Amino acid sequence: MDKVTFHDYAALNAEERSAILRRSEADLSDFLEKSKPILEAVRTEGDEAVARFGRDFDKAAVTKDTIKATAAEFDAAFSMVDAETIEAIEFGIANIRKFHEEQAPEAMWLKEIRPGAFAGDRFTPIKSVALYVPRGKGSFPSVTMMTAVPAVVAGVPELAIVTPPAPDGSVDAATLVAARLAGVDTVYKVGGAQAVAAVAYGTETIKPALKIVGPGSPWVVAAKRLLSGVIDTGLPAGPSECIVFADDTVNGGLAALDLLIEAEHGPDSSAYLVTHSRRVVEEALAALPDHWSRMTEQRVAFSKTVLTGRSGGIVLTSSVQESYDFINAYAPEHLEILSQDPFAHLSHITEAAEVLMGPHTPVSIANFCLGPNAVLPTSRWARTYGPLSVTDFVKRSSIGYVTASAYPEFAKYAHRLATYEGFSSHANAVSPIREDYLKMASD
Ligand SMILES: NC(=O)c1ccc[n+]([C@@H]2O[C@H](COP(=O)([O-])OP(=O)(O)OC[C@H]3O[C@@H](n4cnc5c(N)ncnc54)[C@H](O)[C@@H]3O)[C@@H](O)[C@H]2O)c1
Ligand SMILES: N[C@H](CO)Cc1c[nH]c[nH+]1
Ligand SMILES: [Zn+2]
Repeated sequence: MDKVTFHDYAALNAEERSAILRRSEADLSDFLEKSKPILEAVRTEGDEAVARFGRDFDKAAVTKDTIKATAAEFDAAFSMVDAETIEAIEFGIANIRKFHEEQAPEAMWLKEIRPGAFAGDRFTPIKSVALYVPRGKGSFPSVTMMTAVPAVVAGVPELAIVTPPAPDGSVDAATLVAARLAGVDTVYKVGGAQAVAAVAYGTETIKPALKIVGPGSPWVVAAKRLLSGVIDTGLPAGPSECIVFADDTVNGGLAALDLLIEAEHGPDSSAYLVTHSRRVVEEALAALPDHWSRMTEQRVAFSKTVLTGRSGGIVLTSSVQESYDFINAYAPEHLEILSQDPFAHLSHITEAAEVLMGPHTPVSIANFCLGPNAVLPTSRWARTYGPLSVTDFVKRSSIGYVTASAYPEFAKYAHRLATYEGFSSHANAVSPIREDYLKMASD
């Protein structure tokens, strides 16, 4: 059997421990270098470059005139996707919408900070956002749902999906179905670095957007990084990753089953089983061949690359506390807590973008249809970013309102601080000069 990477955590030195934390995204230098001319070509040549890169990188029959999916293509998609898949998309959208409606902030709040002085926040939709839906090592109607639903709940008026075309020049049919059912009717057939450039700069066909969200391959991650001064690139979401944490109350075969979920995304994914139970490790190793025998050849190859390489495998700790410490240091995108009592572990884990509780909540359910967003920060960004949410599609303005009765006290203190900081106009604006003008207005 292929040798699954195994770490006896207590025996590792500091350097070996930090090597396990490393993700494939850590070194993007090659992608950054190769993306630069792609971005520049899209900026200067527009649609011409978009179509050319579609032919070069996606081997797709796309021309300048077919970059935008037509209404007829949307209609046709509904007859191409089977009824059960459409029903699953509807089920997912309903749950994702419910979750994000609950999450949406109040349009405005205003509180009396001092008698007669009010302050709060107002949230308004971002005017235009592009949604990146990957298509390379899979097609992703689920990413369409996860990006489109919160954007629609937030009320973004201009939404467009960018997604790589298939060799026949088509958009994945289920992606079109999910887009329309979620409320997005603009889809451009462009992927990779060129998609990020197209929505950052705009082309003859593609409208520029203020922000782009959505996960992608290192090409997408690299382009976002290079264009972060031109377009808001949102939370960093690269190759999928997961920790399956198991205590000694579950079967290791179940842990192995779930370990393969995110390990099968691609050779650049990361996936670890973390446990302090040697029994769980032995059961997991024994179960893997059986699980592999039920997977497609491509997914077996991807997951074997991950689990036998440097970004996946098994971490055996010496205690449950050591498992918590490793998980918090790793800061995974997805974390499963496989335990009969998952809530006993929850408070010990603070650095994970998504925590899925107990043996009935595998990553697959959350990836597709539970409700919380499955577009999540990768590469340890869970230490500062959260999942994609409605708040990614709105911006916040502060609102302040000082009444005449509250003004004198605020003016006194503002004047003092303005004087200290050396800003004479700031001070004048809250001096008796203002009161003279206010009197004139009311005379
Ligand atoms: N973090 C999340 O929330 C999340 C969710 C879903 C998927 N993902 C991840 O997103 C990624 C999707 O990757 P993917 O490859 O399937 O789709 P993708 O659409 O991100 O990348 C494919 C595109 O990359 C470009 N490309 C490929 N080879 C190229 C080359 N040699 N030169 C220039 N450009 C090239 C092409 O334009 C192609 O269309 C996976 O790593 C998956 O794990 C992450
Ligand atoms: N695992 C991805 C997020 O990291 C989401 C997804 C969609 N389809 C399959 N998986
Ligand atoms: Zn997944």
